[in-house]
Amino acid sequence: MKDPFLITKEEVLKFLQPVNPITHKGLQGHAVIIAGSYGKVGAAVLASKSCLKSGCGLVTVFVPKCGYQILQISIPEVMVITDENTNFLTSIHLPLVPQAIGIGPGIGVELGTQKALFEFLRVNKSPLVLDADALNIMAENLTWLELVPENTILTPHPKELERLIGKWNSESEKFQKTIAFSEKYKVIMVMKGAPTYIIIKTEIYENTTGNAALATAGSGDTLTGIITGLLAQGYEPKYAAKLGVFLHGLTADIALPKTGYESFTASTIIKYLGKAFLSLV
Ligand SMILES: NC(=O)C1=CN([C@@H]2O[C@H](COP(=O)(O)OP(=O)(O)OC[C@H]3O[C@@H](n4cnc5c(N)ncnc54)[C@H](OP(=O)(O)O)[C@@H]3O)[C@@H](O)[C@H]2O)[C@@H](O)CC1
Ligand SMILES: Nc1ncnc2c1ncn2[C@@H]1O[C@H](COP(=O)(O)OP(=O)(O)O)[C@@H](O)[C@H]1O
Ligand SMILES: [Mg+2]
Repeated sequence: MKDPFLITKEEVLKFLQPVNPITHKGLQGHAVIIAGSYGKVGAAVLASKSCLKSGCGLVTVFVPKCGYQILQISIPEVMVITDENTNFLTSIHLPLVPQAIGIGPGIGVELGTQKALFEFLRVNKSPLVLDADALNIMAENLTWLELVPENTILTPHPKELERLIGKWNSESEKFQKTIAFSEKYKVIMVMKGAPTYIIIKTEIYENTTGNAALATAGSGDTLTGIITGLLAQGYEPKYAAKLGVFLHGLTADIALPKTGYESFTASTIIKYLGKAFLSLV
């Protein structure tokens, strides 16, 4: 296994995009977050809020009907489109072509949702982030990965990774299998953990930010939102993935002295995103 490249502040500053003073929301990218099901609408809230707070100009969330009021009340800045079904997604139709889409947090694995995911992948051309239940569904249908745009970003935690690539007997075998997966399907693998690694074909990148405060419900949902927001702003997928994991971890490093490990939640990640961006410039 090759030595990993470290994702450091110095590294991300090489590709961090400056803010254009005469930009407007239409130029800042329109992202769509497809997330949530009954009891897991919170995943859609966390992902779409962090997407917006990563600098994206417009964010639309696609949720089952049960998520409508929750989203509109908890994040007025986000636009909401609902599925025809009440509790889980069954038919994903978007009245726009966004600059990036993040799909999966909290969507569940109902048969109707599986079919909706397949139909969505068949028609979608926008840059994509696949997380959580989108990965769990794809793990049972690996040929669907042939439908996704090249350099689609997958963000599995260790269990989701195992569902995708199968069991491993050693760390080095885990990397070998993930590299082979990235090469075969031409996708970027964000192997979440402590630390998080990003695999782009044979290249391995190791993140240098983050701590155990991130071991909290919804932490990954916010990462999906951040990476999707960066993609929508025009970052190439490899840079969106690297900057996303770096900023996500940085929120925990900055917040830790104020919150401690215990009271840090996924909402704290969102709260500290601004400070993480500011610490880069
Ligand atoms: N507020 C909301 O709406 C929220 C909604 N959410 C949504 O819920 C859905 C289910 O997601 P999920 O990840 O909880 O379930 P699942 O895929 O079965 O994985 C769990 C198992 O994986 C393992 N594991 C995980 N991390 C690991 C690690 N670092 N290192 C090692 N192992 C690790 C661990 O396995 P164990 O060690 O117990 O064998 C654990 O039991 C999904 O759609 C998500 O978006 C959540 O985001 C929460 C907030
Ligand atoms: N001990 C830890 N140190 C650093 N990062 C961690 C640690 N535990 C979890 N994380 C990070 O938190 C996130 C958890 O994602 P995930 O398991 O998908 O959460 P959820 O599905 O609840 O949103 C990942 O980005 C992971 O790297
Ligand atoms: Mg997750």
